[in-house]
Amino acid sequence: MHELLLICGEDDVEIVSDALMELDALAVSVEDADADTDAEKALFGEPGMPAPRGGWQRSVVKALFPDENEATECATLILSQDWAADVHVQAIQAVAEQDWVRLTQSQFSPVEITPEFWIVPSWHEAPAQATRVMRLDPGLAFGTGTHPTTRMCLRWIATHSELSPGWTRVLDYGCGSGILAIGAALHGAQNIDAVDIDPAAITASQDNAKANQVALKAALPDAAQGEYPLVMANILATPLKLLAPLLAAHLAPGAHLILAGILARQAEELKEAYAPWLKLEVSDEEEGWILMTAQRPAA
Ligand SMILES: C[S@@+](CC[C@H](N)C(=O)[O-])C[C@H]1O[C@@H](n2cnc3c(N)ncnc32)[C@H](O)[C@@H]1O
Repeated sequence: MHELLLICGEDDVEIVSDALMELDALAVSVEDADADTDAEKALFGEPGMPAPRGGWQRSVVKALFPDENEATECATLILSQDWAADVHVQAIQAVAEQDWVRLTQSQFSPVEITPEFWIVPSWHEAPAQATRVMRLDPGLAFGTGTHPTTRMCLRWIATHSELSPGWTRVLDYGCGSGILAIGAALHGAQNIDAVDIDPAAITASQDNAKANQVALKAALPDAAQGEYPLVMANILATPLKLLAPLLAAHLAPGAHLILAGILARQAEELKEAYAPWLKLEVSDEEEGWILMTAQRPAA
């Protein structure tokens, strides 16, 4: 693979990027051309706030091509455009496979769950205000913290951490990447069973737990045994309805049940499905998804 590096001003970034994609670049990314120099200026503002400006004063637009010829032809074509007077070629260079990975990684940013609790890819610095950090990289199994259903479950854990001394056993049913199990562990839960029907999820959960230096047992669903003070399942409404007797049977007296993967319009169906055991309530909502929770009465 070869990479074409073009330098351009803030006003040209968009047109250059679009042109590179039109000319069949495999990927296009934009970086600060003045990074690590005295001229470097921060682009990002406070977390959650819009960037103060749309682009850097001088950007380097990087485009990936299968070989050197294609990169060179593309550079010639771009420089011949009437709008490209201020665009310059910085380099055309071979890229190692590793750089391609880094390019993909740059698409994933830290995810805020609460102002103190963040999900941060391993290649990112944790935000300064984060006092609890889960290290998680996008992998084959679902659950990187970017989906509203996952975020709502994690937010519930983080905002109920005063209950964590009671989380002496936890069941994460449909664990995916293990994100909810690890989130519970980081908030003090112990003896965590993370189960999933997908073997890739079991491996991912084990790897992610190790990376976060927390203990959990990841296995197929049969490994869920007995009663738990906290049961979490972020699957989808239909399997959650079918699983109602099973999940209810795993609740210890006084236990909390946390369900996600449910659309706002499905709330009533879920309430009905769990009514023989529990009174489910909607306790959070994000982008049309709801979090439903219930507590089994103490014995
Ligand atoms: C939406 S993902 C959630 C992953 C993670 N818990 C999260 O919150 O991001 C649902 C996971 O449930 C698993 N799953 C689906 N049906 C299941 C079932 N009947 N029993 C156990 N796991 C199931 C899927 O393989 C998938 O990993």
